[in-house]
Amino acid sequence: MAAAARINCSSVQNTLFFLNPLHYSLNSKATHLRTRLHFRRNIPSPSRRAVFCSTATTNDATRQVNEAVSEPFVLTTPLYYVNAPPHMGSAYTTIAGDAIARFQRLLGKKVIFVTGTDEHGEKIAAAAAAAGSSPKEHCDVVSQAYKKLWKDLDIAYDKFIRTTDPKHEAIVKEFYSRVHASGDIYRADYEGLYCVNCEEYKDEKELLDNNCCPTHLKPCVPRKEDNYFFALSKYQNKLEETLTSDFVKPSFRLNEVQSWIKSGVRDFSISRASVDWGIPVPNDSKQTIYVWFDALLGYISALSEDTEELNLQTAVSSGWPATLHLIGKDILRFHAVYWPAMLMSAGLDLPKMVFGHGFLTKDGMKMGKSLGNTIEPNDLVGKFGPDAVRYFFLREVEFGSDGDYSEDRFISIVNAHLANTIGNLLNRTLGLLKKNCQSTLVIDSSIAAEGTTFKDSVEKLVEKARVHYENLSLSSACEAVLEIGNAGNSYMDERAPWSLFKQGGAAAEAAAKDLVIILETMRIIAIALSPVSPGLCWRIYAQLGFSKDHFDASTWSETKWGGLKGGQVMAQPKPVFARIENQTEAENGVESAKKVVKRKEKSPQAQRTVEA
Ligand SMILES: Nc1ncnc2c1ncn2[C@@H]1O[C@H](COP(=O)(O)OP(=O)(O)OP(=O)(O)O)[C@@H](O)[C@H]1O
Repeated sequence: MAAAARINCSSVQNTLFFLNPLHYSLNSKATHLRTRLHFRRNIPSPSRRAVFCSTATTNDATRQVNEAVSEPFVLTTPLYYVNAPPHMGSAYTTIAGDAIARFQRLLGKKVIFVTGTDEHGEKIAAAAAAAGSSPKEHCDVVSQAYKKLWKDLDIAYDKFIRTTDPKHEAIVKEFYSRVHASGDIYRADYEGLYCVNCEEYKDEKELLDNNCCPTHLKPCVPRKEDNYFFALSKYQNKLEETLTSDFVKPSFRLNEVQSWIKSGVRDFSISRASVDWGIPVPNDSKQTIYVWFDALLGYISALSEDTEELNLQTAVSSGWPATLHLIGKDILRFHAVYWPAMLMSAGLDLPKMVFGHGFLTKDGMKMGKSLGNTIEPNDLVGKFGPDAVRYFFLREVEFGSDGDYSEDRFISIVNAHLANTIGNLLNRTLGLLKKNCQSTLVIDSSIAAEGTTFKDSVEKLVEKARVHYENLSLSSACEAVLEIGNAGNSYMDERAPWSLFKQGGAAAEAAAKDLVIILETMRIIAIALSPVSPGLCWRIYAQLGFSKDHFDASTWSETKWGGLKGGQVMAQPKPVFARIENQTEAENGVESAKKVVKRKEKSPQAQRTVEA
């Protein structure tokens, strides 16, 4: 390998990180991608009513897959490798998937949200041995840790597949036999450099010094094996035809995939002679099926119902093809190249879209289990709660790009957006309503807003949020909802209902209407933000006097203005999101309090801090 093509492992840590290098030949430098960071309801599907009519533009990323309302929206996260417990990176994909799933349920779609754990392979066997347990015991423990984290993060998945489930094994074997029958599996010797952490043979020219894997910064080891191969090269032309801008998102990742394919795809080995912890190859018990060939099939085996006859056909008829595979960009090649070719070989439909999001990074490097540079999600959830964690990562990291975590930034964002813009607006409005109207709405919100342009502005912002959700622009969707909150705060400040109440008579009547308008705005925010922070949104809904059943059955169509009716009794004001104090703020607390009092004397805006 030319020295110029080599990159020093340690210098890369602070400067660049790379996509997993390709197994087959490609121009690695041209395809390496580094996007700099700019910083930045467990509801069963059938309970939602199919009442939403999509008016999405032709650019909407999911429009084509939303057209047939009767088709389920099948969304998958990667099946996470149980070599170690989950970290914030694994949580990130799952939170994003959950927000998309919740949004689709709000639209009235039947959603099948699939997640799970990938449990076979050399790395798992090694991790189990290091922990002094059997592979199965190890997988049981780590898989459980994923389930627990998803519960703590309010992840409402529909299917959780473990690749050690017997039903999965049966489906993998049947699929393997189909591919074999298509003439796409042959036996050959293979010699190359293997990254155990990627569970993948590497092309030497993509490696760093000392044959280091650029993702895991550990040397790859020479391996020689007699393996079964999948004839990927047969699918070169079909892959070129298939991989369009509808299939791979964001669009810049499509370019990456297309350039891999144009550089020529090579057959890859789909069995291991040296790995015991795996599904045996049919008719050759000396080899196990390659962990990636096995794991990708989890997306199909997850769909099979326990009550059904167990085979590939019944699993496929339960929802395949997937509407959307949500993955990190590290595993794009497996999903956008290997997987479609495997499905073509088995005569099955391809998923409709693969979305490769960016990395959460720490000091510029991908956060990962193998590198051990992870943020512990359980700590974050324990400290700040699921709503804040979900909101921060979806709002702060543009979906598709990379993002770094900083606690100061976290606290400042969730305090400003969730505690102040949303929580404080609700709390002070309910406080005024309690003081002046016995916590009861005086009029329907539709009548209260007659003759104002405010309602139209809110409806426009809601529509903006919807389009962003449809396009998987989750950060922009959060931003549009926050704009509704900002509009509500401005309305409150301009109208100053607290002083209108003091004037009495017609002014007080107008103030009572203003409160209805703000509370209607809060109701709309609670639906529009519920895919992102469902717990917080339920607390808002509860404060508005609604039941949990009502909240759980709500649909996107209810973001239309006019849901609150005169006579509805609101709950007692109670903060829905507790402001997080960080150390610096605590130290400056006395000073800040003094400033707030001074501002109150000067500006009408300051009223909002103290009025409620
Ligand atoms: N730093 C990260 N940022 C965003 N997503 C991540 C990150 N790390 C993992 N993921 C998610 O998990 C998937 C990979 O799952 P895996 O179980 O292999 O985790 P990993 O921590 O990357 O493992 P390893 O470090 O051993 O390669 C990614 O495709 C992505 O969906």
